[in-house]
Amino acid sequence: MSVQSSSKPNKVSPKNSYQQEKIDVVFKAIDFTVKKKKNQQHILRGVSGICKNSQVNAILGSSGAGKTTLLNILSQRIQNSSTHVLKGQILANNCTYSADQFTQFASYVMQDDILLEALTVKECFQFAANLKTTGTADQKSQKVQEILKILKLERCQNTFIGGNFVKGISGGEKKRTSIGYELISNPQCIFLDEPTSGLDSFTAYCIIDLLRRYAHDQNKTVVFTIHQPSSDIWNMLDHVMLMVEGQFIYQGPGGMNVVNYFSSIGFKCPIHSNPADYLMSIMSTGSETNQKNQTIYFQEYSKHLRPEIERDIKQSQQGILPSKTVKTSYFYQIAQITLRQTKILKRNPILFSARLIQSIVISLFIGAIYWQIPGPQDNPTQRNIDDKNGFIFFWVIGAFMMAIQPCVLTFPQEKQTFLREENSKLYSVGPYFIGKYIVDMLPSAFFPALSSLIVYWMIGLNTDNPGKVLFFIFVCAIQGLSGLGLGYLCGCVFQNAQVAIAVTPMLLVPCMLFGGYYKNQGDYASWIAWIQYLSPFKYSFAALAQNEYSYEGQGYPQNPIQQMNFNLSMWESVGCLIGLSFAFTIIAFVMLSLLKKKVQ
Ligand SMILES: Nc1ncnc2c1ncn2[C@@H]1O[C@H](COP(=O)(O)OP(=O)(O)OP(=O)(O)O)[C@@H](O)[C@H]1O
Repeated sequence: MSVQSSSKPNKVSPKNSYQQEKIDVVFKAIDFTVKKKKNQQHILRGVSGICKNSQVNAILGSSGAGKTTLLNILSQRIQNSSTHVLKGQILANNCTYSADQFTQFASYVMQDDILLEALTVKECFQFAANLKTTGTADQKSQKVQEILKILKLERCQNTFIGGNFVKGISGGEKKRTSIGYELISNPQCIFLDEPTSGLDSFTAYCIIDLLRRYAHDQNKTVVFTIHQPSSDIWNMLDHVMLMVEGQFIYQGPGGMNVVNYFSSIGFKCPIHSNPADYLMSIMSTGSETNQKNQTIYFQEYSKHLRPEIERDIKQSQQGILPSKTVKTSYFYQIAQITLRQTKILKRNPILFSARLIQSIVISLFIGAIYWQIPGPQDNPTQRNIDDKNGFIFFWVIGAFMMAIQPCVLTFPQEKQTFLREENSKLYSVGPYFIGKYIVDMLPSAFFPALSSLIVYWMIGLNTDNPGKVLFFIFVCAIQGLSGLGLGYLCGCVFQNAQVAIAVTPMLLVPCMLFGGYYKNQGDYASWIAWIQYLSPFKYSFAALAQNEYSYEGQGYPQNPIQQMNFNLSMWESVGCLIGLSFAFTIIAFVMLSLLKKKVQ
């Protein structure tokens, strides 16, 4: 038996009943194994249970017991694959549900706060409200205000979330923002992976209290994993699931019920001890005594608690699954993403102000180094031509780096937000990619163009006609876009910025060597010459050199174009550069589409 997918059509509620539906999430005989190269790890061993509506359901256990795995399975973030063997059945109100259906009645809050650092708390909520809720703009803004108030985030609503590049709100505020981001759509169920980790005890208490009120006052199903709750938090847990090595040792009502149960099987919690601490100590797999006692826990659970849970499962809420009522158009999604990316661009110094300064300073510096290289009218020597070639090749590398660098630095991180939001069905990959590209292409093309404009007359490049200048600027802008395309590709392929930064130069070195400057294009060995066609530098260098050295009147006596053996004309080179830039961008899009399937 494998985990049931929604092969039979589920009953779907009418739209207006979305808010009223109570949902019990039931899981039966969940067994999960990860196959590794040489062995396999049995993570969950046929566990069954129930997460009840209108209650706070907490999963506790020793480290590595399988809590997060269970939460991920319930939220359909783990599926069967060649390495993941998942068996059992997951039901919501006795209906099977797919990952897509999960997002229609539930939300998932990850352990890490994956938020965009350059947005304020309010902007973050507003974005979610715009894409996740219905109603007029005023109603959406009101919803945002309500959530800010409930989460006590009004004071910092206009502060940036913050991160590596921007200073921002505190850890507790970040956690509340992550929760608020999911609460905005008012889901019937909310799953949270360690919502209190890394927080002080009071902030942790406030968060659990908020979730408890959400469950009790609005009949919601709240499910979370938690490590070492304080005694105050412990008393707020309505339904507790204790897990050791992929099996339950307790499942049932929280508070004193758990303490009494363990006393009844011979494990008495010392007076004045926090019950959660005591239970964590007997669940820990580190001690030999605990390992021996595990047999008792499992036997007693099977004898006393499993029948009760099976009865609860039989009596669980039956009914219909709510259907999603909010579906925004592609155009609206693109507009929202474009607006958000514009804010990020303006506020992240790496993306805008640093690049502006860098463009101006580098242009002036390079202009001073290559100041007024003699042209055809000044009896140029071969050395002058070599200098000019050096400048052109350096310049196309610079235009490329100006675009790829910020992208490689920021995209791997931003990608995590994309994966989370796409998984919550806020938008699709296409609108996200288009919206992001629209915003990113402007600086990627603009800064190389601006630098080129500054440097052109300083170097003394070809001013035979205005077309020469425009062509130079145009090619540098396209070169910037090809850098952006490759930056997206590296950002998609590599997990984090550090890896991307380390690997990108390794990709660029062959591109440079086959760019036609360090070695003449006619001199590559035939078995390896094909690499030159993957090099954006080859095309941009060929285009700019031919633009520079072709004169209407008297040209260079040495005929540099012939010397360099270009095998493509000026416009053919531009065509290939545009094609390569498109190819990088489209491959990046395909990679991102494939990547979204790997959110777990
Ligand atoms: N996709 C996977 N591939 C390999 N091993 C995995 C995978 N998912 C989980 N595991 C392993 O399964 C075990 C349970 O992991 P899980 O994250 O569910 O534990 P946990 O109870 O949440 O632990 P903690 O409290 O320390 O976060 C761990 O040993 C983990 O290494």
